[in-house]
Amino acid sequence: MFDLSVLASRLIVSCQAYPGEPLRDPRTMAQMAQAAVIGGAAAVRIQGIQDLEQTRVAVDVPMIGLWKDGADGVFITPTLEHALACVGAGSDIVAIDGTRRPRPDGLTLAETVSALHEQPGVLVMADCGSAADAKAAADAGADLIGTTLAGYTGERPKTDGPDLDLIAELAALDLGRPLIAEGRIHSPAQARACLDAGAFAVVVGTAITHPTTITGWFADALA
Ligand SMILES: CC(=O)N[C@H](C=O)[C@@H](O)[C@H](O)[C@H](O)COP(=O)(O)O
Repeated sequence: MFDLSVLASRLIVSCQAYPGEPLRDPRTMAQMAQAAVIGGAAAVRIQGIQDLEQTRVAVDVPMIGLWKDGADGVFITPTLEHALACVGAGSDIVAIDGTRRPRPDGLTLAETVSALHEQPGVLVMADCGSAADAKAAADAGADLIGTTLAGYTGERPKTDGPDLDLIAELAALDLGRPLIAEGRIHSPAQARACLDAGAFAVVVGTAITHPTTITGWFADALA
């Protein structure tokens, strides 16, 4: 198991392409991860088993793995089976849905986390949508708490940028686990603001690795 302190105050880059998109290719995402590491990413967050396998051999930094199945409800690594597949593909940390919603395999979050902890060296990141989720995920034994799903589960507003209020609230709760800011962090200043609000580390995806969206921002500004 790597020492989580290597991620303190650092940038984690999420490299994901969505179904049907031109960059959706495991080799392309592995190359994106390599490019992010050269730029200073301390870790990468990677979706899908093939992407994980190819990225594992391409970069040396810690890898947060997830497997999205669907796009509604509980879809981020929804079952223990999905999570174990992410472990098998080389994830150091497995990111799983960390909300209080029922999981499709009927396991509780605590049962899922403890089954994953039976795997040597594996850490679990709970992707949460609210402070109530984060508290429950800490109680369930998650090793890292992420704000990934804030604005996507109906419990928090979908802020334009990161949900800094939630980050500050979670930091004040002092859950005893690293707090990972994730979701709609679109500029270096916003990333810095997440650390200033109390986050331990910051995940940026779209603003670094999703050129179609970034292009749209520029195109819209010119329209
Ligand atoms: C809600 C959801 O499905 N989030 C996903 C989680 O892995 C990804 O689609 C996001 O890109 C990732 O969280 C990083 O966030 P952003 O791309 O906003 O920097």
